Amino acid sequence: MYDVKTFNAIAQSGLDTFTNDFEINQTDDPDAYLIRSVNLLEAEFPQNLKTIVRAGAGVNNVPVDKATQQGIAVFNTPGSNANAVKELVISLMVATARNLFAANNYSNEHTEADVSQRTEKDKTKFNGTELAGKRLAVIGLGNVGSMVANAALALGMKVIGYDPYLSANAAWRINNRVKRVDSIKKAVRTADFVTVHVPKNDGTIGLIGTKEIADMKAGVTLFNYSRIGIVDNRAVVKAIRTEKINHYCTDFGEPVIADSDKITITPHIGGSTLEAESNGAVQGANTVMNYLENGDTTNCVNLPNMQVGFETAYRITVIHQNVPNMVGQISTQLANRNINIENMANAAKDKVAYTIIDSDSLNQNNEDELISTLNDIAEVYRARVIKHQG
Ligand SMILES: NC(=O)c1ccc[n+]([C@@H]2O[C@H](COP(=O)([O-])OP(=O)(O)OC[C@H]3O[C@@H](n4cnc5c(N)ncnc54)[C@H](O)[C@@H]3O)[C@@H](O)[C@H]2O)c1
Ligand SMILES: O=C(O)[C@H](O)COP(=O)(O)O
Repeated sequence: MYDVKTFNAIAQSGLDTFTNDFEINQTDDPDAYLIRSVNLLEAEFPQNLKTIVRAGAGVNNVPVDKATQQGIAVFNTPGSNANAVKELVISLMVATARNLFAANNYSNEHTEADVSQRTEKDKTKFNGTELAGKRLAVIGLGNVGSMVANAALALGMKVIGYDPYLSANAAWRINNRVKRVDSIKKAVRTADFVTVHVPKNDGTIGLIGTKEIADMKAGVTLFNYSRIGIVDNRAVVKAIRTEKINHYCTDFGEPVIADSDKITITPHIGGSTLEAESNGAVQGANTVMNYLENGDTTNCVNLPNMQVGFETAYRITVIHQNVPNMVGQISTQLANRNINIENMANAAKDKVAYTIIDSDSLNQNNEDELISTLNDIAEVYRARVIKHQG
């Protein structure tokens, strides 16, 4: 039996996905965390914890390096909430272009019985613009950015994209009418709308600041539905004062941007739809089960992506440093115990490597001692044995 600890609201459909071999929130030393935005940056991890699965996209709330050092595989569920973010961003583009929030406030303030003459006169205050024919710059063309770009094209916009790290898979999803450029400056300089869809990391904090805003067209509308800090909010406030930015929409409030009718703040609801929460929870539950029961690392953030058919009675998985002679050291320990290897796979991602060894000749007597010896190898972060189900 494996124990999964949940944090935040995990959709019931995800919890229902777990088989009877999994229990939820039953111990203080779980095998897996299934989380959303809970901040684990200062957390101490229990000894038994083998995986942290983020139901959603951003893993900036997880100390990934620390998890790696403790042999904990970190996953997310890419794309599970991308459509929800796309719809929110597109709806806010329409809402800001058509002055919907101000128009709604006006109508709520003028509720007298015969308001029709007055509104016919005042409605010109809320004249808007259409999206068709306008230019949108999308910074980051991954799961969310590609969807926003494609939807904007469908609305008749001209779309310019910037993503220097775009994966081949992600590139396939982008409509070939999205014009790709090689700098933020080229992307934003003619754009009426700029939207940012990148992960938060050391390379993206302050990605859009004073300099990038200076490169934008006067009157631009800017969106940050990625994370707080990727857009420099102080620079935004200054640019709103000079009318360089016409409107700013973000999912991440903080005092410096509060109380401005030129700023729309939503309370981190980009992925908060029934559909997205269910997608993330179901995908997350399957990820937990696949890792704990098979050692699969699809969508793993800190280990190489490996899926190896599991046909033998036992599987040994080893997370270790990506240095020479690791496979040699590991297989020597098996040979010393006369354990035959039926199948073996090894791959690396940056400084971390993952080795999967399948065998039929492990048994209760040699299993614990072998795993303990493998865990004693200085470069090994975690070795574990998985018994074939059924
Ligand atoms: N507001 C919300 O509720 C919500 C919901 C989903 C995602 N997010 C945030 O949005 C981010 C993006 O989500 P996603 O699912 O599209 O992630 P993703 O990993 O699919 O795509 C991110 C893209 O950003 C690109 N990128 C990385 N650094 C870049 C840089 N310096 N300049 C330009 N592009 C860069 C990557 O190459 C990748 O293609 C997440 O990491 C998360 O922080 C927020
Ligand atoms: O990164 C994400 O997936 C989003 O920011 C959604 O976060 P949430 O799961 O806490 O709503």
